[in-house]
Amino acid sequence: MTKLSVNINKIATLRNSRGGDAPNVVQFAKDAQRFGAEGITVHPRPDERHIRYQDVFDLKSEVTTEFNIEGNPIPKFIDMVLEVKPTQVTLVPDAEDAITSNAGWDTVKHKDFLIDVIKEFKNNGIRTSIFVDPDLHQIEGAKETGTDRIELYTEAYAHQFSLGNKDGIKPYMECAGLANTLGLGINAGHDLSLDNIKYFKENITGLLEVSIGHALISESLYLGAKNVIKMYLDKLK
Ligand SMILES: CC(=O)[C@@H](O)[C@H](O)COP(=O)(O)O
Ligand SMILES: NCC(=O)COP(=O)(O)O
Repeated sequence: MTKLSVNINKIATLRNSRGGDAPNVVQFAKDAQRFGAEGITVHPRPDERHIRYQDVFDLKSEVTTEFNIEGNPIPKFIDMVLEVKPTQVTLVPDAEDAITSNAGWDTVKHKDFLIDVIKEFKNNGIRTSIFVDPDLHQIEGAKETGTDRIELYTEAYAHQFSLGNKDGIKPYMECAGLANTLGLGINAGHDLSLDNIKYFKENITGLLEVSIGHALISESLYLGAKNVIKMYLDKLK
């Protein structure tokens, strides 16, 4: 079974554009769960341009499904995750000025750093996942860090799919095969959408969770969040 975790960053982006509290991020998370979302994902960035650290604290008691906090493990982020104690932390190597995530970890180069950070989270009962490109060396490196899961960075797949090239799935299938052999859990995310999710799910064995934000919120403008979440759940069956 593949769980749908709804990334609510874009709800915060919309709220912040006006300076008030509409739409309310906590209310949207509650409604998304009521509509069937099996997890809520947030990705606070250092500039807090969308989800703010305070939002993450406010969401703590309202997320009754799986709470997934993503981000670059700078000291402030580590402290916040240890205090909130979500179900899962996903480590993403974001540059401070990145518009959105644009690369996975170099798990070989940063092995020692990742081992230390992952150990701390796991000692506190928080499941770990690390964001990686679909590259076999990076999957092998991820195994060495002690992480529970990887999150496959799906931007390249989504781009190729939009061009009509279904072979873009191949590196992901190979990486998933290796991850399954190594005993690493598999998550995926970035630019997944109603168009491309079904083919991804059908071809990736052992896909545990997808986190979807930008497309899901965009699609909801036309179809409504309740309908869209149901459509994703149907495609992930
Ligand atoms: C790791 C990942 O792919 C997502 O968290 C994505 O980067 C969303 O972040 P933004 O909402 O800042 O684009
Ligand atoms: N981890 C990926 C995520 O949370 C959502 O990414 P996107 O759907 O906003 O591209």
